[in-house]
Amino acid sequence: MRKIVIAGNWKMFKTQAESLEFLQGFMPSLEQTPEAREVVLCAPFTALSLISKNLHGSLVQLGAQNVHWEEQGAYTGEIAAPMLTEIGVRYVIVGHSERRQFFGETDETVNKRLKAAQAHGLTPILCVGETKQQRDAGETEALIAMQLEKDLVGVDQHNLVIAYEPVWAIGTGDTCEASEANRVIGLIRTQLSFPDVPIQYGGSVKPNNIDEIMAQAEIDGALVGGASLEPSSFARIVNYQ
Ligand SMILES: O=C[C@H](O)COP(=O)(O)O
Repeated sequence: MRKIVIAGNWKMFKTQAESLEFLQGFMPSLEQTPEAREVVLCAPFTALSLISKNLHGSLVQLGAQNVHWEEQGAYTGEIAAPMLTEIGVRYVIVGHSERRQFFGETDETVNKRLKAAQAHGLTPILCVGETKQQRDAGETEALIAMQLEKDLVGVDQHNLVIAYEPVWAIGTGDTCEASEANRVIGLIRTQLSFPDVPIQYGGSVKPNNIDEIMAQAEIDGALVGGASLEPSSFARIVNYQ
């Protein structure tokens, strides 16, 4: 059976004080969460250590939003895998469209980050997905196939989560139809050598659409941006029906 992974991606939001406030509101709601559901908080680097100390053995796993492929070195502004694992980080988002769009992330650097993460025991959440322009041009399937082909060279698919995030649905409220997300995720699965890789949907996941999204046969979780910032909203999502 495939694992269910619901991850919150806080992006560049929340100070340490705001992170603690979130935990106070959010943690009690986990009493209703089935143990088989993996809940991940991908917080900014500055909040990770503090969150780690305040998880108190809960089932919540800690995630980062980027990782460099070298163990150390002169790479100003980057973060190394041992720095993350030392403070209890288990997951790391790699290749988010915001990294690809604003910070020059390429499939080649994505591939290096994935392999480095795995080499240090981190589980990468690889993001793939098409822009509006690519979708309108009928290029969705080919684009995703190419991303997967390049990103996954030499990557161990037994320690991997994939997030299908149509770029046009991110932060726009313009959610991809659940059935369409299910179709694309099904196609992604056909390209994998290990079919049980959990594949999430991401892009305007909200309390009012999570039930329909998670009812789809191919969808194994969600990567949640805006709606993961507020405790009751993220609680509703992780406790989907
Ligand atoms: O990583 C999360 C995605 O970019 C989705 O963000 P969103 O839920 O705010 O649309």
